[in-house]
Amino acid sequence: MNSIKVIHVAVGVIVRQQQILLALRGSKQHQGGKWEFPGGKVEADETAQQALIRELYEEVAITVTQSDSLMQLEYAYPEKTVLLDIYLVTAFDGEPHGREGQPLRWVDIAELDSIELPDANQPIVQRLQQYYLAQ
Ligand SMILES: Nc1nc2c([nH]c(=O)n2[C@@H]2O[C@H](COP(=O)(O)OP(=O)(O)OP(=O)(O)O)[C@@H](O)[C@H]2O)c(=O)[nH]1
Ligand SMILES: [Mg+2]
Repeated sequence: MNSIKVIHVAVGVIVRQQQILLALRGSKQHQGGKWEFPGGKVEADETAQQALIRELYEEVAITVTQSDSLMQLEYAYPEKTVLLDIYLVTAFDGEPHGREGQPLRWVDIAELDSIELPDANQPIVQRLQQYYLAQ
């Protein structure tokens, strides 16, 4: 039944010099017009980390060389429930660009809480700001 299906999503928090890469979701997509961490749905034949690597290559043209699990988050939107498998990407090859025409931007971690992200993402921002700005 649709109502109980949870969509498993691999999400990459790409970090470089205290900044995070964000991509703008298309206005017609779910949570459209908001800035997301690049990523996408985990397919049936892959692990979340494999999906992460595939999606980041497809969406922003980078080859991930180091990624570590940061947190998992389940969030119920009115129309669907997502399980976000969030990875910290700390090393990659290539210079990111939006392969699907989507605008990209690098944002200071301290500024993340002032940007409109998907509703599910707030705990990720909290965690990142604690992790990086606490020192
Ligand atoms: N990529 C990404 N998806 C997120 C984030 N936060 C969040 O709630 N989601 C939700 O996760 C779901 C799946 O992500 P997606 O639309 O990127 O999936 P995908 O790349 O496989 O795209 P497609 O199947 O629409 O072509 C969407 O409903 C989206 O709203 C985020 O930070 N990044
Ligand atoms: Mg995607």
